[in-house]
Amino acid sequence: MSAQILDGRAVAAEVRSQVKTGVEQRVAAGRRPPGLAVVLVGESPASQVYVRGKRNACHEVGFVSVSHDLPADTPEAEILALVDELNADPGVDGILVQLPLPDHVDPKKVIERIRPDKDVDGFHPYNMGRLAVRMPLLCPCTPHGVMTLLSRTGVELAGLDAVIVGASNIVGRPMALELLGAGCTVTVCHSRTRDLSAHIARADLVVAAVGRPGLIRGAWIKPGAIVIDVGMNRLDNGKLAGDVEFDAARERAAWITPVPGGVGPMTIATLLENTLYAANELHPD
Ligand SMILES: NC(=O)C1=CN([C@@H]2O[C@H](COP(=O)(O)OP(=O)(O)OC[C@H]3O[C@@H](n4cnc5c(N)ncnc54)[C@H](OP(=O)(O)O)[C@@H]3O)[C@@H](O)[C@H]2O)C=CC1
Ligand SMILES: Nc1nc(=O)c2c([nH]1)NC[C@@H]1CN(c3ccc(C(=O)N[C@@H](CCC(=O)O)C(=O)O)cc3)C=[N+]21
Ligand SMILES: [Mg+2]
Repeated sequence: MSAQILDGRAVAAEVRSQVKTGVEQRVAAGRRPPGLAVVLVGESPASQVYVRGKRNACHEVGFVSVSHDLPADTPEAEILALVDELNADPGVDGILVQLPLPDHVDPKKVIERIRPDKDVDGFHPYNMGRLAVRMPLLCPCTPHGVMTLLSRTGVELAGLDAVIVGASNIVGRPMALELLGAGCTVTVCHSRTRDLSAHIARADLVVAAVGRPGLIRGAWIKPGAIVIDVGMNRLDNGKLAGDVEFDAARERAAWITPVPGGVGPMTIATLLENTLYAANELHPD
């Protein structure tokens, strides 16, 4: 029996339509539409695709989208000064600085400069700390978007053995905290994990977030498992692939996300949710 597809495009469209309604309610009540500032440093084509997607989504839901495209050699001090300006701008509810930044810029410094109540990426140590101590405020978009997708399976998460592959600050680590919060027993695998296949073989839920096409073999997947593929890899033939061997995994999983069309759209939809939440709950003007 082959897996049911977790259709990220469809769920993301539902989320965007909810956000759009929320914006319409705000405007009908005489309040300004939420503002999202997107800062892009350099000309990386991948970042330009994601940033264009974010800007289009803002337009679709009625946000004011403020763009700042800076040349790759922009000094770190100038980027920090721009963040200070956006922090102080009452029309800006969310600030997103597209990663990765050029090598001469310290991302930790830039992220920490963003006002936590405008940190709609949820990367700021304050927001990560709030998630860690079960007082979530603004949560990282990709892991939180995965939680929204998981809710569509109808599967009770509490008690599941969840195995996350990848331990980055923006996906793996906050993903572990989200799944712990949902009552899963969580294992986090990384580059030094021994016998990855043994961990995967006992997982009721697999979240792959490494950036290595074909890393997760389909044959490893436990029959009936849920497979979430966060991986986003551009193959030599120009096609996008995840970290999971999709066709083989699909034969064994009960649910699986496709790449593209799975987690990616959910990341953007969740960014919009975070921005509306910041406008409504954190910026009372
Ligand atoms: N769909 C979406 O919205 C998003 C997709 N992505 C995609 O997710 C993937 C991961 O990105 P990101 O979270 O930034 O990860 P990073 O590239 O920052 O880190 C990769 C992680 O994978 C671990 N790792 C590397 N090799 C192995 C291995 N052989 N076995 C197990 N773990 C391994 C690393 O371990 P260690 O910590 O020991 O180095 C590290 O924790 C990428 O493909 C990225 O494009 C990312 C963000 C959003
Ligand atoms: N400050 C910051 N915040 C981020 O959230 C952030 C970031 N920097 N840097 C890069 C990663 C990556 N990321 C993606 C978002 C959407 C898709 C997405 O929509 N992908 C589509 C395909 C898009 C395409 O066709 O290339 C899909 O999976 O269906 C992918 C990847 C957000 N990131
Ligand atoms: Mg990373």
